[in-house]
Amino acid sequence: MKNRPFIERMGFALAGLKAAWQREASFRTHCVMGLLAVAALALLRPAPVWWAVILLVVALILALELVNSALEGVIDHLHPEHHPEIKIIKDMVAGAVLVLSGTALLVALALAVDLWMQGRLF
Ligand SMILES: Nc1ncnc2c1ncn2[C@@H]1O[C@H](COP(=O)(O)OP(=O)(O)OP(=O)(O)O)[C@@H](O)[C@H]1O
Repeated sequence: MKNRPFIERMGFALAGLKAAWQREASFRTHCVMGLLAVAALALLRPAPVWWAVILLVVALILALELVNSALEGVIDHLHPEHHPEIKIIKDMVAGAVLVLSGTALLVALALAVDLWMQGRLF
């Protein structure tokens, strides 16, 4: 049924996060890496814009990981057998996660260079 109350929809979303945490090792890994990124921000204390950029990248990775897991879940439920087309689709979604993870590394590198140029790193 559509248009349920906000609090009920919030409950569904939190249940989705809980299920992803329980079922998906890669989601747990990305959560831990996100916490490490926040710890690094607290330690390095860069300008507020860096907090915004890095928190945005962390949130995007977690959100994409959730979409990846949901898509894989639907595919595996509807079509448990191997199929070359499913391989391509799953590989493409994995590629999307890889693109964003690579971007996260470049953002971290840009932050390190910025802090280094200010003499606040090493
Ligand atoms: N039904 C299938 N048909 C063909 N190839 C598949 C199928 N399921 C998985 N694969 C191949 O195996 C790879 C890994 O798929 P899998 O479903 O195990 O996801 P995963 O990358 O382990 O994801 P996660 O770790 O997030 O669960 C896919 O990228 C694809 O290449």
